[in-house]
Amino acid sequence: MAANGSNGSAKQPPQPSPLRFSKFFQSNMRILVTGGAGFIGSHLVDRLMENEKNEVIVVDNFFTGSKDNLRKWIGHPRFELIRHDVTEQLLVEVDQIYHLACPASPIFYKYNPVKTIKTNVIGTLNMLGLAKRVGARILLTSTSEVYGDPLVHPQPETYWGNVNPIGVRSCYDEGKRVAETLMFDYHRQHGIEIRIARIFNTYGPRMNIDDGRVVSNFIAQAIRGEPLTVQLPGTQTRSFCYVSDMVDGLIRLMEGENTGPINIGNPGEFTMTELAETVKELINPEVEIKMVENTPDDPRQRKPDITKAKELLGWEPKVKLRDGLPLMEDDFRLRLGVAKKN
Ligand SMILES: NC(=O)c1ccc[n+]([C@@H]2O[C@H](COP(=O)([O-])OP(=O)(O)OC[C@H]3O[C@@H](n4cnc5c(N)ncnc54)[C@H](O)[C@@H]3O)[C@@H](O)[C@H]2O)c1
Ligand SMILES: O=C(O)[C@H]1O[C@H](OP(=O)(O)OP(=O)(O)OC[C@H]2O[C@@H](n3ccc(=O)[nH]c3=O)[C@H](O)[C@@H]2O)[C@H](O)[C@@H](O)[C@@H]1O
Repeated sequence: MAANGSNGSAKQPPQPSPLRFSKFFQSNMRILVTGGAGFIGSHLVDRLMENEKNEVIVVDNFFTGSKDNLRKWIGHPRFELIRHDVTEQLLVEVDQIYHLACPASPIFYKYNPVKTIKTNVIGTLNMLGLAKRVGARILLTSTSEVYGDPLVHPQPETYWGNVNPIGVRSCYDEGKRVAETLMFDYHRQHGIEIRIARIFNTYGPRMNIDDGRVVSNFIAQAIRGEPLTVQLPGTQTRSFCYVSDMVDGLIRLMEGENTGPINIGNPGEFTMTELAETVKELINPEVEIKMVENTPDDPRQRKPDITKAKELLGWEPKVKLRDGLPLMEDDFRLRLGVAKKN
């Protein structure tokens, strides 16, 4: 039974399929990744597929993800891709579920807020129902946005947050908070083995080029020679984690004995003006930095307290922002067809 302080489960987990313990299935972990065609999901799939004992099933509705992110695995005998919306019931036989399906960029999650809520609430309910039926362990990718516009800095997992329940970001923030609640209720009521990661801003190759998130925006703008759009006031902070570190943290959480929630993020904190200056210096010193209007309820500061991840998972990020940005630049240049000037 996973360790979890005061929130311990009342029940033993449901029995997994007897086949999991048979000779054949011991050498084959069947892993479902929802949202596996997206940015973090596709990197997670790459890492899971490296282990020859894993069979990976991705379900995705391709709202923000793409088959292209998974092209090297399509047709592989240990890989399966299903077009499916997690708001609908799913019947598959699996041992682990990484539940990532949900648009992550504010532009996309605000595009159809009711659908975003349904994805977080009904989608998580469906995946928990699946976990219960087949006795699978399930990991939810929650978010630092559960802390809202935090009044405690940096944010530890014990902080309950400062979230606007009726704002334009609420479909995502409150949706993820309900998803966390559902995870713990299924854990206490039905003994489901749960894991919750609170992910802080993550960046890296394969982010959508016109995604709207700040790192992808600035890199695409710098490569195209367009002004870097810093949203006012520019003093708001974020802490950016490179995607390979994130995937490492998620797998450690899944494989470990703790339910979480556990913050996974890089504590290096930057203002948006500092980020723009860094991108300008590294990618295109000629580009202009332009201040533009912001959107409502933008959190003013964000930095993870990762004490728990260090102690319980033996995890901390390795890639510094200045090392991660050039890796992302290479991928964006390739996709935009703009070579680096010598
Ligand atoms: N990237 C970050 O900085 C960050 C930070 C905090 C939390 N997260 C969480 O991590 C997860 C992955 O984020 P990402 O950055 O890879 O985003 P992404 O948008 O690239 O990936 C999300 C994937 O989910 C799919 N999807 C969306 N709604 C779906 C539905 N109803 N049914 C099936 N598939 C659906 C999308 O098509 C996409 O492939 C999300 O749950 C997000 O909330 C990400
Ligand atoms: O890490 C998290 O928990 C959350 O972080 C992001 O949400 P946000 O931090 O608002 O992400 P961005 O849209 O990248 O914005 C970051 C900051 O950059 C600013 N920004 C954004 C875009 C831009 O062109 N310029 C700019 O200055 C925004 O005002 C904001 O202050 C993600 O997109 C969420 O999915 C995720 O859950």
